[in-house]
Amino acid sequence: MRKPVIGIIGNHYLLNEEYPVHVAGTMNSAAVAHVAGGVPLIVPTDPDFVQTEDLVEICDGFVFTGARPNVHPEEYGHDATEAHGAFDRGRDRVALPLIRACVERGQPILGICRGFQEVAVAMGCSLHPEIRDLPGRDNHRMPPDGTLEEKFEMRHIVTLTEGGPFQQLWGKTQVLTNSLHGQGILEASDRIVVDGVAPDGTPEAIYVKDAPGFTLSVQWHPEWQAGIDPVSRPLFEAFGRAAQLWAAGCQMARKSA
Ligand SMILES: N[C@@H](CCC(=O)NCCCC(=O)O)C(=O)O
Repeated sequence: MRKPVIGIIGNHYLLNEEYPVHVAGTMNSAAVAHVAGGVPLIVPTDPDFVQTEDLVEICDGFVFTGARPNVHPEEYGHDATEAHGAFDRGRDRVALPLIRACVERGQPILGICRGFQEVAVAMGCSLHPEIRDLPGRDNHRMPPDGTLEEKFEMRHIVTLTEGGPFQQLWGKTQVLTNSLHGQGILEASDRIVVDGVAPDGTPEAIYVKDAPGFTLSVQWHPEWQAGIDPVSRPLFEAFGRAAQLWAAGCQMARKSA
């Protein structure tokens, strides 16, 4: 049985502020290869290079990764303001239709931070550009300075819905997570189930209601120390099992064709 091929959604970036590249954090590839048991493939985020109908046939599942640029607010009917910061429209145009196709097909997806926000927007949610400005909310952004360990350190509890898929995955109703985001879900659509929240009420764990496949997505960064963290490891393992099942189903379909 071959390993599942996992598309890792990249980001458009200018190397040395002049050389266009498509990049993805190595931690994502490591978590896919060493914890989920998949073959990581970085997907260039430019709709001129890749199309949904090809990607869903080539990959068995997808990780929608974190990124500093934000989903463009016109994707959820809001006007862009200075608070929305930088955008990556190529990634918007690859990721959002790909998420919708995977949800419909039952193909496994795992959203992380920006990827969590993409899953939410693809399913009809809106975002707030700076949630710490909302009444009663905390600052969820990563520390502006310091080491990677300090930026990814555990920052808050996430309380999970009793009996929900996240609570069943970890066997508890509270987990400790890091936090490196400024945006967050403002209005959840009826397609999204908010299954975990931070102490200030910020949505932190979601899945797509009645979706046939794996759609667990988290606002924090489980790729950080995914091999040893007691919350991250089971999440990537569960995603890997779902992708392996998808790959097996594809192989059986080819054999019976
Ligand atoms: N841009 C979004 C998502 C944040 C995110 O994915 N952070 C990971 C990258 C951290 C960094 O390089 O800033 C938001 O701000 O909510």
